[in-house]
Amino acid sequence: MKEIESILYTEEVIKEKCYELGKKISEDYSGELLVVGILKGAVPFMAELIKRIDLPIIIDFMDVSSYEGTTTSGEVRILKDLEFRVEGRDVLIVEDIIDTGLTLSYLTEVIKKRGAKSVEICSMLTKPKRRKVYVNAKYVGFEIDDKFVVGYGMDYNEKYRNLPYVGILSESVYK
Ligand SMILES: O=P(O)(O)OC[C@H]1O[C@H](OP(=O)(O)OP(=O)(O)O)[C@H](O)[C@@H]1O
Ligand code: HPA
Repeated sequence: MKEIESILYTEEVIKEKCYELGKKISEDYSGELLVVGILKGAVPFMAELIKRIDLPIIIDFMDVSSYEGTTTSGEVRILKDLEFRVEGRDVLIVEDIIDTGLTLSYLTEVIKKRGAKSVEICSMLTKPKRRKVYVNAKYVGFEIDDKFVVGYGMDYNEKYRNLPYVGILSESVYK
């Protein structure tokens, strides 16, 4: 696709990473785990990851928003809340990407305040150079440079989520 400057991670590589992460997660917990996907970007990654978690799990979703195009407003809004109560549960938040960290630092606090027994993060990607606030992510797939990426759930103005790989979006699309 001409809007994609280069492919960073193919479907095969992402699936292999899900296998590794799922194995670690399965070893780290013993009881039931509440896996919380953050809509919409986390959906393809979460679908792959949960197949590799060998534990009794419950899945739920939250929808928050802060991005328009390639820029964050800095303000996180909850658009859809959880169905389940998190009190006393081990919670694993699943994300596609940690960029400034604002979304996940906000969500982690919200879930901790509601009385979860533990809250950990599993993110497919992280962009450490862009971090504005500290986020403690225990499970991370890949560390990437400061480039706007799309595919495997990630969008630019709602497009490209269905690409079966993670690629760098050409600057000509948004500059
Ligand atoms: O670390 P941050 O700078 O907060 O950025 C990361 C967040 O941005 C994206 O979500 P977005 O709000 O674009 O929603 P989407 O998942 O529906 O694309 C992504 O899925 C993360 O939730
Ligand atoms: O690089 C990105 N791509 C898509 N969505 C995002 N949200 C934060 N950073 C990104």
